[in-house]
Amino acid sequence: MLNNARFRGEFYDVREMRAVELNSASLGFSEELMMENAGAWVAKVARSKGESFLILVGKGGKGGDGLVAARHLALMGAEVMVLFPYKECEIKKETTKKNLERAKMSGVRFVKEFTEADVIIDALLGTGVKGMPRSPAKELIEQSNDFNAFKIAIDLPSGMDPDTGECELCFEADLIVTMHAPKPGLKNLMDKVIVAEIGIPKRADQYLGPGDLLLRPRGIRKGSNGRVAVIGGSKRYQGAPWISALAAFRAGADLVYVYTPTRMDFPELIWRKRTGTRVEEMSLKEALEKDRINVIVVGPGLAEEALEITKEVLEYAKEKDVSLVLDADSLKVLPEIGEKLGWKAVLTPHLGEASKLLGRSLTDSPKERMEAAFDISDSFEACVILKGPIDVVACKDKLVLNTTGNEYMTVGGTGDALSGVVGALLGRDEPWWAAKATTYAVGKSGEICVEERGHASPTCLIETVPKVLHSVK
Ligand SMILES: NC(=O)C1=CN([C@@H]2O[C@H](COP(=O)(O)OP(=O)(O)OC[C@H]3O[C@@H](n4cnc5c(N)ncnc54)[C@H](OP(=O)(O)O)[C@@H]3O)[C@@H](O)[C@H]2O)[C@H](O)CC1
Ligand SMILES: [K+]
Repeated sequence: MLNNARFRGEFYDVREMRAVELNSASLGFSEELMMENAGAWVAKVARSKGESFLILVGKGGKGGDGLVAARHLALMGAEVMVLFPYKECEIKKETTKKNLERAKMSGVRFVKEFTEADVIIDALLGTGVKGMPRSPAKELIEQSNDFNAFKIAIDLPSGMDPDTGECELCFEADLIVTMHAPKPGLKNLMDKVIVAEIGIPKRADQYLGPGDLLLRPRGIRKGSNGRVAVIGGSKRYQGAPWISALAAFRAGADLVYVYTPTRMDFPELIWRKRTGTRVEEMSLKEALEKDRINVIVVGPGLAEEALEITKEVLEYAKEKDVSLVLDADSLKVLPEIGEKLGWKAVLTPHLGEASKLLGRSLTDSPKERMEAAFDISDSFEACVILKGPIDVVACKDKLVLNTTGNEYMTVGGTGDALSGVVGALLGRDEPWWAAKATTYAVGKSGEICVEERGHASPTCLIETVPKVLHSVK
């Protein structure tokens, strides 16, 4: 699995692409640099296809790529015409504006209507497209499709939905030069696709960064951001589920229930006294149903009751549309239950728990840890946060590493806080994004806590995570 896997998977949807762009920007790689590379690539590929070029330019980033390509093609001695059917003041992107000015200084001819050429380059609608092409892009796509020329699309054919490939009216490309990684919509067109490296550093793909905090916006209805139940605690370990629950609440869950034997006073949280698998006067399943729980965090501090409770939770999850976080003691009993989790769960093992999950010993070597994370994800059909000095997040064919955090986060309760945050984020997003954002944010919070207070206690993490989650929109 590890050998042929790409970090973050083979195809990048619009959100993943945006995450990687933001991560690059945070590493000092500007959009202007990427756009220059993108356009230069297109020009190089296009140059051999003809002597005259008509470039259809939109007002977004893809239009910018087209303008760079126009400039380079003109400098290479080709006859270049640009059709920009908008007003200059409609351009929102600074980099696209700059490249319009630069194209004007580079021997490019600006035309007012569709003009004959050997090659048509589509620089109209890219990953910023919303819905069916509207005028004037619509007419230009239609005219191109009726015209006999060699047709090149930048990034993806205009009109296509980048994530689904849906296409009522699309630019009919002979060749597609896609930026950095193919988009899911191109899956069935891969024989026409060239992937252009536009200068995004490997680190932006391989490691989590601020772009991985691009969660779905919060829902406006109460409950749409998660009704979380934390099931944990025992006579011996009373605090763990409360830390997890408080973390879930502060990370944005709408309602958080704690099903645990011992009460602690947190007015934000709702306590349900649990004795074994009984919750107040109900069975566990009845309680979950009654509280209309849609995310379950199970494991923290469960001790000897873990097997029975985890079994019941998994049974419940099979019947109902709930997301799961399995942590601590629930991870220890998972191999014995031997259940696949159907891609709606996040597992949060450290190395020791990972080794138990796989039934083999593991060392700290990065390669082995990446393999282990993939293997756990495969065998349990779940996303995995393998915690450690370098965390590994793996989910089906996707994997990414994380270096945020520090040695102060070895204190008790750190893992409980993390599982609670995952729970909260599962309330509003899919496991891959919940796992990525949590891993980055909890580590980053640890760094901020040590900087500001000299420690990274769970309480400090719980206070700081919301701020980090908020830092990117
Ligand atoms: N991936 C990278 O690292 C880089 C990619 N680049 C290129 O940039 C585009 C994405 O740029 P973006 O500005 O986000 O989006 P578009 O170029 O697709 O432009 C969107 C504009 O089109 C308008 N729009 C949206 N939907 C429609 C529609 N259905 N019909 C007509 N017009 C539409 C929209 O205008 P609004 O006023 O409606 O908001 C936008 O102005 C990416 O695909 C790459 O090609 C860069 O090179 C940087 C690096
Ligand atoms: K870490």
